[in-house]
Amino acid sequence: MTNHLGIDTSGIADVSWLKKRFSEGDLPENFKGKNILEFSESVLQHYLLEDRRHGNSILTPDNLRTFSSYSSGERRKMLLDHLLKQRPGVLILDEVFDCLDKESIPVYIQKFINVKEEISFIQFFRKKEDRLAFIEQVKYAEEFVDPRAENQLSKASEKPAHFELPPPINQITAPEVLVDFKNVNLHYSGKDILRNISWQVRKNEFWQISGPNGAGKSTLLDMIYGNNPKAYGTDLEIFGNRKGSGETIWELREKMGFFSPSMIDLFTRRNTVLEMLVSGMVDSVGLYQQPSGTQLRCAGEWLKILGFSRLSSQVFIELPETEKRLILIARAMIKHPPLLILDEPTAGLDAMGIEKLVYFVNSIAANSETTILYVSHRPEKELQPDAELRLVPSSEGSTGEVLRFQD
Ligand SMILES: Nc1ncnc2c1ncn2[C@@H]1O[C@H](COP(=O)(O)OP(=O)(O)OP(=O)(O)O)[C@@H](O)[C@H]1O
Repeated sequence: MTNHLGIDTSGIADVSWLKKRFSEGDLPENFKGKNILEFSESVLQHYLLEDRRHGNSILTPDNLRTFSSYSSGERRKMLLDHLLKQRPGVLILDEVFDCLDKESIPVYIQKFINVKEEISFIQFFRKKEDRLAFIEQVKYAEEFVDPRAENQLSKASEKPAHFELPPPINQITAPEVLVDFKNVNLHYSGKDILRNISWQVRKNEFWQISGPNGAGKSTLLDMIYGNNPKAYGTDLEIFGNRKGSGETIWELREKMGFFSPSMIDLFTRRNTVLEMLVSGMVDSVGLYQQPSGTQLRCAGEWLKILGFSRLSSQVFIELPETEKRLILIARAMIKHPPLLILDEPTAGLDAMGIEKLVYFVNSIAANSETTILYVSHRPEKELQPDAELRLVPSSEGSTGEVLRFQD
């Protein structure tokens, strides 16, 4: 009979030490001696890097497109299929359902069931409901701590204090209508992605953008925030100007804050938490400009409302995941931009992390004039958006349905 093991990591801020141990072959006794493959964000990043270096990847079926041009959910499914096909002795699954839409989850559960007699699964999960039902043996990450090693176990911190936002140092002006899509279509080499999207985003609104994997959520955000050349020929106005005319991408970004969990890996310098926050006001991570006393005070206030004053001089990249994300959202928000874009901000967090992050985002919506665009495909129970743009896929591209919620 094949062995399977679940590792419950809920409430533990950082279990990278245990994942590293397992992926290097230091497995529990009854899993030893088998060939191991791993499904995790870091393995995915490895394939993305290879793809960028060499312009192709063994994961792309036809070599017509780069691996990085696929959506985040599509990429995860391609990696999973590739690993399953190799029939390893042990397959480590690290937060396997992150970024998968609700239609894909049962499909992959069935794929795991089909091979469970051949492959031993070791599943790391933060949310109990994510555990694969056939995995009966479950251990807590705490049980693997080596008593000789220090600091392997840091608990995720407690719920933060109530969020009253510090005011902006300078007001940024913007017109009443921030984003205006008028019958926008977008396609990539013969494949229709967006179809007749008409969507108006006004000041002081809170939007959730939803839709299954590949529906076009990130594409839509990229048209607003990014330098996507496809956005230029369309009838899309940002802050009252047609995209591609008037303001440059950098001038537009002055008025926007952006956060996506994949940003975290881009920060490699050993900046302190305070420096990271200040850099949201001086537009430079390296802090080539000296921050003013007012800017330092403002950053200090943001740390205080997050309950993170004690973290001020700690190295940002060494913090637990939830803390990093809260700080980067505060950094995106510190200037009180008219528009704040959050792309799957809770992906990969445990229930406690999600609760904190959602609470922070709700506070930003309630206590500022900033409009929020929030992408996710898991329904976020506690999130309090005013409206939802639902992307509904079809062979001719996704159409947009607008739903407005009453208080
Ligand atoms: N350069 C490209 N060439 C062809 N297709 C592309 C390209 N870039 C993106 N796509 C496709 O556009 C579709 C929309 O991708 P997008 O990343 O916007 O989806 P998404 O809704 O954010 O998905 P997910 O929930 O998986 O993150 C996907 O099917 C993707 O493969």
